[in-house]
Amino acid sequence: MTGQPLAARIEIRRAQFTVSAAFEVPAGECLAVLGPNGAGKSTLLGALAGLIRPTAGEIRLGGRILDGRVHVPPEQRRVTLLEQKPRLFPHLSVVDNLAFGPRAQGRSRRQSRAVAETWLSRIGLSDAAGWKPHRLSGGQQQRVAIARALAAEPEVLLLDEPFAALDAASAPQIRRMLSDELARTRTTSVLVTHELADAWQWASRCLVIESGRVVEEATPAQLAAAPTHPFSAALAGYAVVHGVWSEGALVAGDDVLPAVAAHDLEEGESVFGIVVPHEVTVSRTAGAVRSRVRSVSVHAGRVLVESDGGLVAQTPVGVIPPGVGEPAWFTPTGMRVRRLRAPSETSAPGRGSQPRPGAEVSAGPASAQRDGQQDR
Ligand SMILES: Nc1ncnc2c1ncn2[C@@H]1O[C@H](COP(=O)(O)OP(=O)(O)OP(=O)(O)O)[C@@H](O)[C@H]1O
Repeated sequence: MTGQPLAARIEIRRAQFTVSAAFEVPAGECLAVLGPNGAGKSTLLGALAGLIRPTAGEIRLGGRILDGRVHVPPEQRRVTLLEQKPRLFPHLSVVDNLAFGPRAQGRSRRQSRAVAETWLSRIGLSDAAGWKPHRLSGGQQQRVAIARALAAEPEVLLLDEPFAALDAASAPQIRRMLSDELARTRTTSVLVTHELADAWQWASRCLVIESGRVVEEATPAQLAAAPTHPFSAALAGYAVVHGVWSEGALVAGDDVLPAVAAHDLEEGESVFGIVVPHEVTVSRTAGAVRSRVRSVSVHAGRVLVESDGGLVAQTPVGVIPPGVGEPAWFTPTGMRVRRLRAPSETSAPGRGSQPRPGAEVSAGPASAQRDGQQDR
């Protein structure tokens, strides 16, 4: 089964909360949706699945309109939602769970059973065909849930943190299985995740959402190399410092941090700075920011020292770092600073114009606007 291109420009209004987003996912590719808790990620997936009706705008799948002038109900969309919990039908056997999708699509009982058995063998659970789901482990249940989702041959698979409830032992195997199957079936997918590493492994593009708005759209590599939003920067492992731009430095409270502006900034503007540990030095005697050591840790042979203010320094090999609770000076040497944009002036595609019911989805990917907007 080959997936279809998915395009959406929608607004979903809920009690005291509105999600608006516009994006396109080419056929067979994956879009990662990232954002803090409560940002609206699941709401967006719910709309794509047809469970929540958008208040305005349009969702298109291939040549079909799913929402806009019409509302296609969930069971007729060929869009499947896979959540953290497997949600298998408890009263059906494992093989009948897998046969459910093909059967619902009108395949004969025998054909559906054959599809189900092929999937069972693919996920290594042929011996459990007649079992009820409760006899399976959590990881096995999630494997069946993935197989059940794909056995229905969806044109789009929506993945809402599908690995979050898995234990460390079964997660890598299930990630690999899902990744292999999505590639094999060329299914278009949308993955909600909190991990940039997942986005990097799966997705060709990322949408970062905060408070119901798209604040950044980029490839995983762009997000890691040059994030334009504090949340994206934190996801990518940068220390993020908020402050104002003054006389060529980032001023955060009483601290004046040496920094380089990533684009033109005005005096007194609200900004955020990003820096990685190897661009921060720590000293007992002198530096830019006096703080206290919150934690000391070792990652891949590198000693990382975190300040109370959130700066993380990497100490040179052979140097004994200040201990936890001790005062120390932290100096960022490679801090890059960007303007802090209000949510209303973010790179959300379509900003400035509210989507109308039945409005056309724009032809060009929202990402085309990225380079022009990020350095305003
Ligand atoms: N059924 C509902 N009715 C009204 N508001 C809701 C409903 N469900 C969620 N919300 C609100 O919508 C907002 C977005 O919730 P949503 O679950 O989409 O966020 P999320 O980004 O998926 O969060 P998380 O990462 O915690 O799962 C929240 O403020 C939430 O309180």
